[in-house]
Amino acid sequence: MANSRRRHARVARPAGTRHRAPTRPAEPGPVLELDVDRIAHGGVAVARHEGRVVFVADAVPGERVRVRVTDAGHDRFWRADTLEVLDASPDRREHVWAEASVDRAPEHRVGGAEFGHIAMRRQRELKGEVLHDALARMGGLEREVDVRPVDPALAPGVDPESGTGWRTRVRLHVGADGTVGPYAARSHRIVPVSSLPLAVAELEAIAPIGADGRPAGAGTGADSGASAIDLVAPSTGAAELVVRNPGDRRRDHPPTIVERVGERRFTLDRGGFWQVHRGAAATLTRAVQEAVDPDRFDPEADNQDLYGGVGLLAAAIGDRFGPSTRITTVEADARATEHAGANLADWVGARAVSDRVDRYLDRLAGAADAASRGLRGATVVLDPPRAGAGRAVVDRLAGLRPAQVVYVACDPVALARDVATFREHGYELETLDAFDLFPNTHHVEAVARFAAIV
Ligand SMILES: C[S@@+](CC[C@H](N)C(=O)[O-])C[C@H]1O[C@@H](n2cnc3c(N)ncnc32)[C@H](O)[C@@H]1O
Repeated sequence: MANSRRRHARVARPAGTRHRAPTRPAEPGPVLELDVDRIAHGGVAVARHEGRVVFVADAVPGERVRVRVTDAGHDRFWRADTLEVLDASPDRREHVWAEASVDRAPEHRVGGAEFGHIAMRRQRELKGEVLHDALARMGGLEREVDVRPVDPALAPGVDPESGTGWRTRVRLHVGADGTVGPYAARSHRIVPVSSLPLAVAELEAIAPIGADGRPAGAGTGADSGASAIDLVAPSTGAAELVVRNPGDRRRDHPPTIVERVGERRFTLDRGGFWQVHRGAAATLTRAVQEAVDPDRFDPEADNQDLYGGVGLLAAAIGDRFGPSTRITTVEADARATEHAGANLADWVGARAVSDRVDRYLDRLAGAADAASRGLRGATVVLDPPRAGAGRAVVDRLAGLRPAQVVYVACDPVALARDVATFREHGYELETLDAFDLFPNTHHVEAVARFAAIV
């Protein structure tokens, strides 16, 4: 290890040019020098100190770093911030967002770009390692996972080399003193910024940030009691800036936008859910189409798109298997369901239902009788929020015995936990693909296929 560290230091930067951060004032935790050996879920690296695990922010596996402990409140692990990189990994690079760099004091580092100091290839390897470890630990499976970059043809304007220019949604927070910016890492402290490198160019252009990080642009709401500013860049139409006030109520008819994926158009509320990376919707459309096993697909079965949003993945299935395919898209948000119904209206076999997935599956189970096939023979697309589907949903779904489930997951640990539950029900993980839909962050998107083997 000592040799490899020395080699890293030589390759990474000339002698005497260490990354330095100003010492953090009045922090309670001790300062330690640690060797970091691997990455953990959540984008932090893992080191050990006197037998205890220390989760270290802003380090790269293989490095020796000086850290300050920020949270010593747990018996089994501590948390720490990197203050100085003593022996740099060859995978360390200049941070893509200067305001998130280890050169700044930890409390002034902006959040949301916790891998921005790591070479792109290595970021993807680390995400693959996290998926592999989660599946091994919680899912009982050994799988090597190759995390793929977004195909540049699906994401015009995004820079694949630096992993910048991809975010089509950004929330900036507004402080009581008018400060505008993202939150600092792991906190609700607002950090003024002079750039938003992860955002698409249209959003950087309208963002109310000044060259000195102070609010810029009249009428942004930064001086009028606003609590947040949302920046939205749909794939059709102009980018928009939306000021949020603390008392804002949800409107009956909020403004809508139109997103385009290939030849298809999807209308949704301007503040509604849509995949954030410029190329994500097209990437997932293709990935879901490829993940479905055509030999197990029955267009007449009661196919499902659960957690369907405005119908993106139901459309992916319809476009692959034809407009007479039957599919029901199920979504808890009534407005999104309304849009899904309209977005899929040209397709006779599609319907949109507004319900919670667990309740909907209970109703299906209740209705299944000798005259109904239930979900037998069906293909189910499952795209839950970050927490995953969870046992309650997987138990119900597997009990209805669909032929195959294509699971779109944005959290490796939630996926691994649900893998274990599917396996208890006799469903095996057949295929697993992963995509770097969140470059320069620790997040990764996976698309898995399960099929009933017993
Ligand atoms: C990750 S998004 C996926 C949306 C859609 N598949 C897409 O790719 O655009 C998850 C969706 O699940 C919805 N949702 C969250 N909890 C739900 C629940 N318990 N039942 C049904 N839908 C839910 C959210 O409103 C959101 O639209």
